Amino acid sequence: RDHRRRRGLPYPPGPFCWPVIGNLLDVPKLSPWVAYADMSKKHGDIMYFRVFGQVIVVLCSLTAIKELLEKRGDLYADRPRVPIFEIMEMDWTLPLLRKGEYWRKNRLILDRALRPGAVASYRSMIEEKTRLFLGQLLTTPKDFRAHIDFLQGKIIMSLTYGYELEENDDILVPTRKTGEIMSQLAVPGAALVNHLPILRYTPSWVPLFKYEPMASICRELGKRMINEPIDYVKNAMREGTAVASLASEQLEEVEKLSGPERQRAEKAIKQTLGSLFQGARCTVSSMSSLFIALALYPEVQKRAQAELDSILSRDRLPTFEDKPRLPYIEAMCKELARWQMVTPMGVPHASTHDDVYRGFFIPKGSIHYLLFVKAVLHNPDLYPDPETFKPERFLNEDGTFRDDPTIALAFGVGKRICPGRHLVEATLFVFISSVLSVFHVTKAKDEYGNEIPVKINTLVEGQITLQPTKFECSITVRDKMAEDLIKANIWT
Ligand code: HEM
Repeated sequence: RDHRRRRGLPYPPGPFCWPVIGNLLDVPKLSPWVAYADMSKKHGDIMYFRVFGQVIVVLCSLTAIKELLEKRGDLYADRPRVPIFEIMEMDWTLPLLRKGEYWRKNRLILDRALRPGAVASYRSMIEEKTRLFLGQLLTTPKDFRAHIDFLQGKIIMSLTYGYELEENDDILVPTRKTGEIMSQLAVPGAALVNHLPILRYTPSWVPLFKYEPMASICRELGKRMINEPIDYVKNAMREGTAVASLASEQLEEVEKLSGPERQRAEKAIKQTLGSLFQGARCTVSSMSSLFIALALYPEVQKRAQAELDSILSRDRLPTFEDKPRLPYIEAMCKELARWQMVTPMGVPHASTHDDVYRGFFIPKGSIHYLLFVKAVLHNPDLYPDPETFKPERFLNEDGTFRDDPTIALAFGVGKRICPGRHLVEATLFVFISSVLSVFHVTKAKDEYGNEIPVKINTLVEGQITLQPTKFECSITVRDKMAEDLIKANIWT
């Protein structure tokens, strides 16, 4: 039957498939992108795997990714069914939503809210929160990772709910906990029920496949994660204290509806906006990687600071408006996205129909991984010396900024491309230029005065999105002038 469906066409090449388990043992849980990149040297840029009944197609070249996921975008805009998330009742989050009317409508809300024009109106808020971050860095530089986390939380909560996040705020506890559990379970092979959905019906006395206790915790957290911030906005609207936000804007529209239509619309808003925080966590990863780059590449830091000083004359902090005159900083933003990818395998897409590509049969429902980091953004033909952080790649000979559309792949591709990418562009530009205009970053030293090495690629393993693991660096204010500038600019 399978042969008839394929009309005799072969599947893409891949390693030998064992009966029943297929390639279960070929797909490692840890750093799967490294293993896939190795295998692609033998099998080519489009590879086929089968784990139990599930087909996985791994795309390793820019051409294959563009031709399938972009040119035939509609066919590949679905997400794979992930039974563990259905059990946890977390399959409503936007990045996981299956293609369909519900996803389309919710996606439209975000595309409008995060389009370049709308992001322009958030710039002063981003600058304000970033200046607060500079103040925190001045007081407790060793806690820079916690400060980054707080900064990102403040930006997203302000933009989404008009909520002023405080340090150690409980409102984000459910979101953070569900995020941690979900990212660990999303990787191929992490939860067997994802490959054998029948296991979800395993009786509770079978210890190995007991998913229910964890699922019930997640169900509870998931409800709190979407309800608590919206309840805050509704209360503030009732009391007339609401600050304009995506939530208040959307809720005002909902108030014009009634009955089940109103309930449906409100649920969609809660779920769509509730999805934003976890998506936005990727920015934390890029911000943290900046400090690795600065500690490892002092010459980059020097050149960036010279550019900033020549424009700002050291008597003010940068704003987004300075971007056209800071090409090296803009190039650093691009290089950061390329050098330390946040999602080395992209976020998996799924196909809604059978397809044929280069004479290979790709069955409906197959899952598609996009191997960016090793295959495209670290391809030495495209980016010579790819492991080195070199912003100059994105400069023309005359020092002007040279855009490279390929870098947009760091945000995915086709219909599911990251809706937050314009916000990231604004946030990272303000972040990098602000940090460098007043701070100096070097390797940390141990008690004997020896430099502590900073290792790159030491990323938390086994997750779809990566965060750099714990690392130390020394962050010092450049001089008294910089210190005064920070203190004078903390908006309270
Ligand atoms: C450095 C920062 C970020 C990176 C690298 C990143 C990367 C990505 C990638 C690779 C995808 C999957 C695209 C695909 O399926 O082809 C994605 C989806 C998504 N991102 Fe981001 N992202 C970042 C920041 C953000 C921010 C700031 C937000 C929200 C404010 C956000 C919200 C989302 C959402 C909601 C989706 C799901 C879209 C859908 O499935 O239709 N992301 N992101």
